[in-house]
Amino acid sequence: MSDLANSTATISRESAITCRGVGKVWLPDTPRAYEALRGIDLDVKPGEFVVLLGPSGCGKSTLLFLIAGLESPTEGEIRSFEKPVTEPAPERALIFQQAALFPWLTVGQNVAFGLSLGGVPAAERKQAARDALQRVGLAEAATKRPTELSGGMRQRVAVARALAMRPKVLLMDEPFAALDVQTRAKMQDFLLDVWRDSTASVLFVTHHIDEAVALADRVVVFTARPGRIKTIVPITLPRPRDPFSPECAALRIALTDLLKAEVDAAFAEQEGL
Ligand SMILES: Nc1ncnc2c1ncn2[C@@H]1O[C@H](COP(=O)(O)OP(=O)(O)OP(=O)(O)O)[C@@H](O)[C@H]1O
Repeated sequence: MSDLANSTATISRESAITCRGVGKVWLPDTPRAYEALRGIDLDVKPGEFVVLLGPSGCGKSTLLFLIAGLESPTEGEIRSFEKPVTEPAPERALIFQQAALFPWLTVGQNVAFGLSLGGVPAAERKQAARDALQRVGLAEAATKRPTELSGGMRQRVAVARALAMRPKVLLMDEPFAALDVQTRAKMQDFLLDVWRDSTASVLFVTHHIDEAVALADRVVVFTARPGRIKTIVPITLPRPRDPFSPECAALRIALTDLLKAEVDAAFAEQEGL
């Protein structure tokens, strides 16, 4: 593990998310027990943009689920702003690859849905939904149904739904993976704008090295399963980043080298299953 990764092992009072010795075994104490994650130490600062990069099956989504509070670690501890994470909370919003909107509700109702679960009064919900849709540039779409929108627009609605909850941490699991290359690039710019206007931290899972270089303050590179932190690469280039610049090219090469051995190991294991 790099010095940078090691340096995160001390408790920081500033952390939006703190993981200490986090491990996850799926189906423990059964013949199908499966160790997905081991010994994860990670601090995410308020307002920081952290990308999780690693081979398929190394436990990136598992880590997001644990941080979201949808699953519990089998080892270690996760804290959010010093409080142990024991269940989902509006301050930690999860956004998936597929927008998972309710087709029978309008866009505005979808965005307001989470607030209704929280008991927010109707007028306040409507206003919060309007504000959130404005922020993602879809104010005009409030009365449409999700089926009337493109894939990129649906993902913006999913982001608006998360923003309406005023999260302190946005957990994004390959949110743009299903989109075409041009739409993905637009969505990355859009996300950076939204993130700049909020004070939220972002944890963003991707397979795409170019996406990591475009977005991250730090890239957390995982090993093959069981996922451990191999190294953490800080990116200090100002945004927007020119993907054709020598600096971005050098980062892509470095990250490709770091990932290569892990991807080979993951493939070898999957072939042996
Ligand atoms: N609910 C579950 N029950 C049992 N095993 C699971 C469960 N969820 C994930 N796993 C296993 O844990 C391992 C890690 O999965 P995870 O989805 O976290 O990896 P990932 O790095 O996000 O993969 P990918 O990049 O392919 O999406 C996989 O082998 C997967 O089969």
